[in-house]
Amino acid sequence: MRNYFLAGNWKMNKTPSEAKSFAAELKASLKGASHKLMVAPSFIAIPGVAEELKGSNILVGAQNMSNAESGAHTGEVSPEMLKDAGVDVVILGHSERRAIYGESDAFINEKVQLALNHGFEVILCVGETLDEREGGKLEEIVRTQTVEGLKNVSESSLSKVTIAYEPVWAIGTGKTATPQDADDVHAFIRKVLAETYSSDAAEAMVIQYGGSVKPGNVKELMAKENIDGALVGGASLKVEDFTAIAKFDT
Ligand SMILES: O=C[C@H](O)COP(=O)(O)O
Repeated sequence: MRNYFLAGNWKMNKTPSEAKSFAAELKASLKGASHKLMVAPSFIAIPGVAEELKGSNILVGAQNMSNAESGAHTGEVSPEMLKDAGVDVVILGHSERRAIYGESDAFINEKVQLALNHGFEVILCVGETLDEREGGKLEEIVRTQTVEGLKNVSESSLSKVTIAYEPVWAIGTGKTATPQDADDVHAFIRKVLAETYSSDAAEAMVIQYGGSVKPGNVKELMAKENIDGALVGGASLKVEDFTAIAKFDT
């Protein structure tokens, strides 16, 4: 059986107490699930969620991380803080960070390297906007975000990296890329990885799809050869929906 990685990104939803009780419900309902699972609460909810999920089959993610080790960086959260709070995986380069907060590929790459140096797993998000897709720039954008995001990351560290392909126009809109469209882009990302590293590394890379994944479309998406998991936003906020996604049957 393929090893899928199904992750929930709660974005800026759920207070610390809501997140903690939600995690307790998820822990019970996801018991025995066979896929690799993760949830990413807001920074402030992480300690409570990590405490709740200790010893469970659900990893704890952070939605972002500082590019600096420590010091005068008002409002930022360092790798050591995340480690101490119980984080296993860090999501970096999410399109909302790129679009709203102006994060560049070089800046994201600093964070990727720092997170890997601190022993975290990384989910590196890449994806094109509708204008870029319609302007014929899909491949250029996805290639640049992948290659620049992984700059100076060695092939041996790649086993700690997951790529999440999230077409920006499909995020939170209810529009999903067709499974075939998504698979084509995933195959392209693998080609880029094979050119940059090796075909073995490209084959082994876990590539998640993100963008309006729901209980009703997860199976069809995951059936595709190059889709190895999902990064789920909206549908990860309800126990029944995320459980149906996380326990989908091939
Ligand atoms: O990180 C998750 C993605 O942005 C997808 O969000 P969505 O499932 O609400 O479309």
